[in-house]
Amino acid sequence: MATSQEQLKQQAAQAAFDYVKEHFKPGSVIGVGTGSTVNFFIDLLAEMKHDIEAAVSSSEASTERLKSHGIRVVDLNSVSELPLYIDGADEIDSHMRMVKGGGAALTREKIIAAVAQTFVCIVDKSKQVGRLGNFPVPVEVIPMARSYVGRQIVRLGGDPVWREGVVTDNGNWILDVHNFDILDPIHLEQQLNNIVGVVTNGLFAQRGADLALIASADGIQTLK
Ligand SMILES: O=C(CO)[C@H](O)[C@H](O)COP(=O)(O)O
Repeated sequence: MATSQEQLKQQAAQAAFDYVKEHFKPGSVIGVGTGSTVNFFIDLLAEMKHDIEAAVSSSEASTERLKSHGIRVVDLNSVSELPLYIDGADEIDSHMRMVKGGGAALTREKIIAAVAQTFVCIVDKSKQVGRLGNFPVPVEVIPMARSYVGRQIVRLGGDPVWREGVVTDNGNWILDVHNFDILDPIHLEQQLNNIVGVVTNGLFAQRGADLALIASADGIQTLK
């Protein structure tokens, strides 16, 4: 019987949990991302709640789920060191550069990724790509700048679509940018960041993952 995407997400989460059990320093804080793959990971992490000092979380949804398992969630400002961050992605390439933000949590995800010493990305095989950009690149914008940012994105060659009705945890809006021809993800990430009114964009190229655990029907593939 074919392995479903949900089963693969669960297997990626299990691989991350095994990694955490092996590498986590008891008493330290762990970074936890957002999404359905991470939700499986959070449910497993509950087993280790007595070893974990606390978690920092990239969204209100993950915070709620962590707390429901009795895992303490703290403000990133109270944390001076974050050895490990576990999160999913919408696309990942062979250099471990990613598109993220399908769940609208990109800004907090990028902040936690910047602080973390090791970023472990957990995905199922469908997220692995040769070149980033098939999944639309999310861009978080200050609401009053939406139209302006959209026009600037068109000049960069993208087709922005407002994710209408979605408000991020930071009170902002999302433009999903289709049809970017992404030859140089770092350059595009910088160009998007340079547009006034952009809070963050979902290209994680300057700071990619350090390790990727990719679940397929053949087992877990590890990229370092
Ligand atoms: O970036 C994200 C949320 O902003 C998620 O990591 C990404 O969307 C993957 O989600 P899922 O595990 O549900 O496929």
